[in-house]
Amino acid sequence: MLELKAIDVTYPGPPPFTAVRHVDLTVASGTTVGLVGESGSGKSTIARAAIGLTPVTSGTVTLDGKDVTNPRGRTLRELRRTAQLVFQDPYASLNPRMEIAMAVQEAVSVASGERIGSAHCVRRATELLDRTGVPRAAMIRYPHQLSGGQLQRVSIARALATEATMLILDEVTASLDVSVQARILNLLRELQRDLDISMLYISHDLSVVRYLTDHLYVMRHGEIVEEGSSDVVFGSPQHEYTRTLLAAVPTMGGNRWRSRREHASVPPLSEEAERAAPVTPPADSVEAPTPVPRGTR
Ligand SMILES: Nc1ncnc2c1ncn2[C@@H]1O[C@H](COP(=O)(O)OP(=O)(O)OP(=O)(O)O)[C@@H](O)[C@H]1O
Repeated sequence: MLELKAIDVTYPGPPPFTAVRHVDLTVASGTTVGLVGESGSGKSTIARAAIGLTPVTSGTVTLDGKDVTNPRGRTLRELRRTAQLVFQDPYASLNPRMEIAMAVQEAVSVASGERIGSAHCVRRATELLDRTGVPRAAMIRYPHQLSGGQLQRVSIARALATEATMLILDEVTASLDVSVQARILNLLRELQRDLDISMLYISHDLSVVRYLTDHLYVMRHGEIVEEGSSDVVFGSPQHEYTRTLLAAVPTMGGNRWRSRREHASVPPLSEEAERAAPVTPPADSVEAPTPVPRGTR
């Protein structure tokens, strides 16, 4: 369980700027919690504060009961294992000169202490890439040779390499087209169900958050303005700002994604169903790997 209690984050500046004010936020074990708000409202600051990347000015952050406020040394290493942050731009977090399989082996190696190329690292990296749906052929390619969706799968595989029990996903589908988003969201739901991991899903896209989350926090100008079960917040938003955000959700003849509860008995979309869906872009734009340039390997 991740618990943020009364946290403030002030960036030193100059001039100092308080990006997050008195935020309480809880991600209970095995649940997916959404954090939404407009650009600049403080969502990424919370994501970084939750894993100790950005120090809090006041308040406490606990993970599985351990105080990780401004962590150091061993606590920081443990925290990095338990909680992983996945960003919007997967390319930025991958070494452009390292093959995909090696990039995942590297994460396995850091977590396990085994060397890259060892039987353990090879086996575990392959397992993770298979589990996250990265085609075998892509494993021996370099980051620039993969599509955005495939790269995001690789980032998720690397995050799982540490046996993390908490994933913080910051706008991970924001730059993907709709059908690829659908597949990544389905993957996240499967992982959550199969591995029982907790997730904090950060997005400005309410329709996506609705599809994925049990509980929702709405943020504005550094403060939480509304919180509740996702169904309740979507069904009867109390705060004027939440109503404004909801009114801005594109409907495309109905909400793009059904809510998590409505979806409980619905199996993930098959590739065929995704292709048949009205929002599917033309076949040639569907998560196809970028062709390997001649002579690259
Ligand atoms: N290192 C920093 N130093 C000073 N100010 C910062 C720093 N990082 C973020 N900010 C400011 O803090 C505020 C919150 O930023 P943050 O990135 O947390 O918002 P966000 O809701 O994630 O926005 P977006 O969706 O655009 O990423 C913004 O006004 C931003 O300019």
